[in-house]
Amino acid sequence: MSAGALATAFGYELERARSAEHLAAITNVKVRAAEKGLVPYHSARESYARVRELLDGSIELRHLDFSANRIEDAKSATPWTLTHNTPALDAKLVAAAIEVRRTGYAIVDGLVGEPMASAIRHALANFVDEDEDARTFSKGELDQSERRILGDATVDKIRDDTIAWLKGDERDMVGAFAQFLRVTVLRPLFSAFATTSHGLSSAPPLAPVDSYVSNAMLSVYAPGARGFVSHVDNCGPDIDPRALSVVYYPISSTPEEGGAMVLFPGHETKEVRLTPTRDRLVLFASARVPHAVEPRARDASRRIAASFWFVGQPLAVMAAAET
Ligand SMILES: O=C(O)CCC(=O)C(=O)O
Ligand SMILES: [Fe+2]
Repeated sequence: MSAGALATAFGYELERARSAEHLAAITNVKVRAAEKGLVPYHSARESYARVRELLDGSIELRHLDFSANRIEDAKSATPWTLTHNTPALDAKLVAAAIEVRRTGYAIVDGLVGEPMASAIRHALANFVDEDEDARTFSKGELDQSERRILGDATVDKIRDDTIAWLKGDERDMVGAFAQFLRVTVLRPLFSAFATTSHGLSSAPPLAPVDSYVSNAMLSVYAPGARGFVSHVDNCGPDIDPRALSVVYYPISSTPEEGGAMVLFPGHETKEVRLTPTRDRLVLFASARVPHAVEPRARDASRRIAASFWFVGQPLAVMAAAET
């Protein structure tokens, strides 16, 4: 049974609980299942919080301690702790949202910090080792719709990665990492973009956490890969709801290894070259910032990145409005 189906089954049971004891018991089993990676952590956390409020101390629930301080090494980092919002993480993301509003893009270094970053790097690298040749990975494709290519339009429209879509129920830390991108990263961004929004519409620019059905994309560029031609992620407001692109890099590269992502936040006037850097998150307005991946050197290691797209209204950017 998939994690999603199991979470639905728990929801069904919780709705029909006949007594407070029953409610507590189901909640405890659901939390246990989440700790084992069987149901999405965020779903278990939400029901835990709601049930605890309902019971109001009348029955003790399983004791939970999300304290990030207790994670001392990569081994003690669990999927459950990865998907926990901390004030430090939220502060970095709120600052990034303000920066995206100002310039169109933002860079967050040391996103989750050690040892969590190690745990993610190991999990993603193992996943790629085991599954890169399997059916989960396929060749990345350019969108069918016309992309706004910068520079010489006669240059080959290249995209040379292999990709896997992460659903959130993959074993180990991989599924939790997808949930982390989709839910934990969105929570502070959602409020930050809603409060920094000065548009005419009163609707928050990003869709809320529970509206995401799309998945995180894991992409791998092999040594010698030719990169990804400059493009804009959002192919047009009528057909593409993507508002904010986020890319996480689990592994660092040297500049000589190639594979930098180049952002063009001012289109032809500004170029930002970003070498993949461990535990770095790059965020940019999907409809406004063209970007490319440069070719990877033949003697380089493979390049791994994970992308997620938050949907919503096209984000207004102060700097872009001036150009
Ligand atoms: O991997 C990266 O750095 C960016 C990838 C990208 O632009 C995309 O997949 O749309
Ligand atoms: Fe892109």
